[in-house]
Amino acid sequence: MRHHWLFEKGGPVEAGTPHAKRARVSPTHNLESYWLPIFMNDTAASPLSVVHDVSKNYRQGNRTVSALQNVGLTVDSGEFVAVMGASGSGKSTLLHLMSGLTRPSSGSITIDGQDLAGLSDRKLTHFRRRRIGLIFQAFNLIPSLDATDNILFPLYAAGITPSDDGVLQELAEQLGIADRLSHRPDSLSGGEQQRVAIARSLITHPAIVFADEPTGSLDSVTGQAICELLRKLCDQQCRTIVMVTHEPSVAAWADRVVILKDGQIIDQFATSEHADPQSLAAYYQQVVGAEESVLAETLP
Ligand SMILES: Nc1ncnc2c1ncn2[C@@H]1O[C@H](COP(=O)(O)OP(=O)(O)OP(=O)(O)O)[C@@H](O)[C@H]1O
Repeated sequence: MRHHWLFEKGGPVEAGTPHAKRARVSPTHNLESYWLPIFMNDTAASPLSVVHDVSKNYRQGNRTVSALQNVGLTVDSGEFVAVMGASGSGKSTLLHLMSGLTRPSSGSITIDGQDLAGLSDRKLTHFRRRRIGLIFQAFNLIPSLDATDNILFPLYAAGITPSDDGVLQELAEQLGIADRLSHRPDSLSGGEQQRVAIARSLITHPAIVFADEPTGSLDSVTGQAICELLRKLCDQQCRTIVMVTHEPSVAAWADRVVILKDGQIIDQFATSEHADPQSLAAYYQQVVGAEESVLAETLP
């Protein structure tokens, strides 16, 4: 289904724009040799994550907040999904549930064939560390560690001894940070810090990567570069990414947009249905009927 979306409009596209995502770039030799085994495992468009009838309630003092109600969502292997919605609509809650950081009040979540409810807290932590990559708005790097140790940190946390420096080096080259590996976060730009965080999210070869507002702390040019990078990870390495964002210009890089409102999915559509991010923004505005001025932010 995803490939159908990518190719249905065809035609030449401008490099470095969301619409360049439909121009599939051939993997470089190095990239191919490093990622091929993973790529081959993940090529089939099969469900990688299934959210079934999930609800989440929080206690706030003596009242209960219903953050999500009966949400269903399937993410295919190799798909890039953007989750949008107004503040408080439940985006982060959905991401936290899908990534096993919190548990649903009801319903089930499966990642890579594993029903998360069937795991004890200890086993869920173990599964999360090995099979799930996380990218945050604030990068969440450890200030006292250089980029190399920040990237390798999930391996240490999962009890895995890094065996091959070449893997780190190649990942760093693909992410454009090969010459920054000895630097600590405070001597890296915001975009470089996020690239280090992306490398960290990939170092365990996770089944799926969740990104919570990955461009939220970056200027728009750097943010678009990070989006382009995430797009390439899907196109060239068949990574599966679920990203929360407020910004239509960021969501436009995904294959599919899911819109949440008041804890429910009210719409989802292929980004290929929209000719450009402005059209996507206008549609989003129409669907959510939001007071927030998304159009004002996006339109020239
Ligand atoms: N830990 C918590 N305890 C109590 N209520 C919570 C908690 N986390 C979220 N909520 C509530 O659940 C609802 C959904 O919150 P959530 O953070 O998922 O929304 P969001 O769409 O990600 O918002 P934003 O874009 O502002 O981050 C909100 O009403 C929020 O106040």
